[in-house]
Amino acid sequence: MESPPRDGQVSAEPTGSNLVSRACKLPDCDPRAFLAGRDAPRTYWTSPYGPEFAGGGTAARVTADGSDRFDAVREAAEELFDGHDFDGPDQARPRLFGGFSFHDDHRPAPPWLGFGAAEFVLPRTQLTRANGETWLTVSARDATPEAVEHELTEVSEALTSTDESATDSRRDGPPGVVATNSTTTREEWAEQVAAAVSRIEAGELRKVVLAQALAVELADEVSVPDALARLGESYPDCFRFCFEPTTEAAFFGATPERLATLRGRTVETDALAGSVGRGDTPEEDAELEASIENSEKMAHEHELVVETIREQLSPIAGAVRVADRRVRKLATIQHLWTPVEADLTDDGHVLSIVEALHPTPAVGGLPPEKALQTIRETETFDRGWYAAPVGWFDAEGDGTFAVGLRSAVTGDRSATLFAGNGIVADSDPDEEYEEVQLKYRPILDELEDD
Ligand SMILES: C=C(O[C@@H]1C=C(C(=O)O)C=C[C@H]1O)C(=O)O
Repeated sequence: MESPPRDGQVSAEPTGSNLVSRACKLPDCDPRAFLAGRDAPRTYWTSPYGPEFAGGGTAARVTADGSDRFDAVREAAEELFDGHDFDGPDQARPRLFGGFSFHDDHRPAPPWLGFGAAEFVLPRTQLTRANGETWLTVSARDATPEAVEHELTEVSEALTSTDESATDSRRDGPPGVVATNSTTTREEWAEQVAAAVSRIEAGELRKVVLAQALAVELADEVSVPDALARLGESYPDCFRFCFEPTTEAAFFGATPERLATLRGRTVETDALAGSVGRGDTPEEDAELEASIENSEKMAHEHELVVETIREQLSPIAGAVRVADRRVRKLATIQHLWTPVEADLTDDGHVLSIVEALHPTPAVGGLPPEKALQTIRETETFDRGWYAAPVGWFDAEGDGTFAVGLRSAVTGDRSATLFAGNGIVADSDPDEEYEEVQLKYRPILDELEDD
């Protein structure tokens, strides 16, 4: 049953469901080798707290655009999962993996070829590592249960054969950087920050997050599976992701910021704003930590995020629990961090929470509309999926989304990196510039030769 296309959006392939999924347990299988052995479309997702997924191929695809894109994806997914024939354990259930663009009127153009305003894939083969077990799930909409079971046996045999596991040991190093080209010079940045501060002083704005992009020419192509594996070693506390809808481009990164997890009726989210570097010695590191803990400017910038999240959740949640503010230390940067939890008053869908929260003032600003307008008028590049929701959800509407930061979109021998910082009334352009450069580090370190 095809649902009629609605204004400004396309509800793609899933129209009526004959989705069949089967799962089997595997001996441990390295997701890096699983990905390395496949062509696009490929998907990777892991949270520091829970399952790790790698996906190859497409059993179903859901896309949408326009301001109604969150609802459109949810409705198309409900249709897809309606009558879903799945035989396997809960942890191996198939999910839709993907994300949204930062702005809702996004159109895919280089470097964002293949990345629509909302783009999700239910992988043909999904590898799930959870609770010390590895599962393989095969899904199809064009095959009988017997054919899916047959494919499952074939893929699992190939994955456990010596040939495929032998690729485990072959790892590519960083591709090497030939040249970098920033969208924004230090002088241009100073002008942009000064203009934003004037708007804040005029009372039009309270905070805006301005970003830059860095185009990087590479000596070779990036092996994204290898880069993700290395990021896992340097940033074990981050959400790592890769979405590669076509061979044209892959968006990948290691972000510290959870946008929303929904499990049953419990929502978890993060307020993460306020940044400083790491020290070279424990003493210097402690000094830097104290500098953000005691800074009034950082506290203000951070509290705007906490208060907005509380307001955004209160219409749908009975209780919003805001934990004490703390400092989150990553390998190259430290942030002020306040974890937030809420209980929904009714059954909900993670996409509704994502829609309510995106963009938080950690990546947009306040008031939201004025901040978005300032971002559009100021930035000279396309944010694409940078700073936007990326993650997964399931048939029940449970799932996890993170904010697509510390990230790059890559294709051929090039990569475009993105990084931004919150601007408030007493922002110093030079300090803000340095913080932005720190936020390129996680990805730049994975691209540069040692
Ligand atoms: C915008 C970015 O980071 C966001 C902005 C922060 C800040 O202004 O201090 C801190 C963490 C993130 O919420 C980025 O990494 O590009």
